[in-house]
Amino acid sequence: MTSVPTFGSDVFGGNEGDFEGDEFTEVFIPEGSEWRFEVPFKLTLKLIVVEGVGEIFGTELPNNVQLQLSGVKYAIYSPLEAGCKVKYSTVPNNNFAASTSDDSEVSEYISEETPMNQYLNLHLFLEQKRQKISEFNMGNISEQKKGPKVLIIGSPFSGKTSLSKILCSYAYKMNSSPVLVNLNPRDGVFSIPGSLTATPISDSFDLESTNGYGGSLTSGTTTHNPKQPLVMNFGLLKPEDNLELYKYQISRLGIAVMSRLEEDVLLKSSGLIIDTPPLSIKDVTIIENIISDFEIDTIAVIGNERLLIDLKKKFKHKINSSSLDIVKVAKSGGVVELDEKYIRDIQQESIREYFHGNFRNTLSPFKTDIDIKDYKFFSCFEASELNSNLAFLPSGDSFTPEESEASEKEKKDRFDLDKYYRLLEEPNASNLENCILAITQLPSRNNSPKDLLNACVLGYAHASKVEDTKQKIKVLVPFPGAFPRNHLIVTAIRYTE
Ligand SMILES: Nc1ncnc2c1ncn2[C@@H]1O[C@H](COP(=O)(O)OP(=O)(O)OP(=O)(O)O)[C@@H](O)[C@H]1O
Repeated sequence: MTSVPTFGSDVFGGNEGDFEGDEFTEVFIPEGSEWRFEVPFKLTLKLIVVEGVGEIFGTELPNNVQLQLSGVKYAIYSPLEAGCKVKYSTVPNNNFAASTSDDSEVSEYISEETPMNQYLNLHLFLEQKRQKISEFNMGNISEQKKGPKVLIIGSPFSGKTSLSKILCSYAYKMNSSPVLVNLNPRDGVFSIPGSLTATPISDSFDLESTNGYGGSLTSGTTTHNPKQPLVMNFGLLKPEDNLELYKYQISRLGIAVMSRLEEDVLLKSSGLIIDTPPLSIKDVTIIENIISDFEIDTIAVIGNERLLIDLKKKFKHKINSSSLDIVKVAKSGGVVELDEKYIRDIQQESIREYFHGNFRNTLSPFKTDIDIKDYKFFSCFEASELNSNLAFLPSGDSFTPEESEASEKEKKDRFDLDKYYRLLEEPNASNLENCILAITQLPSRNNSPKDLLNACVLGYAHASKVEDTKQKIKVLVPFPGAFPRNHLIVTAIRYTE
């Protein structure tokens, strides 16, 4: 059997494109329909496309190669006249480490109603722009243009992430390489939750991995081309947890992405696809910031007429000057409203994958002890803390910590930093254990708090055990080597092994 090297198959051994005697069910998906299915974490769905073409959020599935999916809510779309035949079976998932109280079964149905044609049209509209710009760029070395920079906006659970995957996958199929920007800190895209990332898409997505994206360079050698995302640490799960920090990190990411485009003509001609957290017209300042930071020229609004009209009014001047297109696309009836438990399980699984890999690619993370006294720990400041802190302050008082020895400049810097990060005065088990720590590239000897805001993140570590008596922390990192003596940011993301 020949196989596409990116999925299942011979290279992994024991994963031939058949079920070796297991009971299986066959499904035929007619042209233009999609088979929607949900698999709980406690089960693994083994799936094979037997005949025809099937794609999951734009990623085409190879024929006769087994895929193993767990904890997913997917749809296989059948684009061609011949339809698509799949067969599947389920087995218990022994790799699932999170809570096992989940007692649901696989649910599935076929739907004839899908907006995939509209999504394809949007892709063709963008691809046409890319082709024109690419031709222009080839003939004009000195003055090159950027491809379409698309912002996807919509209500909660409208299918923004799915559309961004579809647009990236279709672009990749046409040999473009757009940069996928994720501004929803709840999802870890080629990184862990709490981060904002930008990743050039140079391969198909790995549908078997948690979240359905795939690994980054920290995952070592993978069957999919490992991605190198630009990562900004936000450290919190919702933009409103600290809007100032969120906007600050978005604009830093914008600068980094724009200069990355300048270095690579393929990326530059391919442009950007930006996935966002749920935004409404009340969030217009965030939308304006994103538009200016990423030079957005196309907004795709998913299934929200009101938002579409409000945005068209707000950005009338840009539409009139032809610097912005706002298009509406339909929401798919297949989009699932996720519950909090599922979201938490996905987050825990993606963190586990960051450190330990998955069934295809097991990693050996590295455990080491660090001395608390050698580090400064800063926690991400949550807006709710500001409200409760202010309630206890006499009016006119500042919430800057008193430090008589600090110079005026340091005080000013600290004041600026306080809106974003706060120094943990007493790092101990109660405020560190089970936290995800962002390892900055800023050495511990650096005393300019402002530098912390602009520091890059080298990677993430997990504080798995804190011993207050010995003043030591057991940390887990994805790669071996000396733990850098740099400032550490304590994110609000928790993980238990
Ligand atoms: N056509 C479909 N069939 C089955 N499941 C789908 C379909 N489209 C999306 N889903 C699933 O529905 C869930 C929500 O979709 P998605 O994440 O794309 O929405 P979103 O608008 O980005 O959500 P959020 O507002 O939380 O960011 C996901 O688990 C996704 O895989």
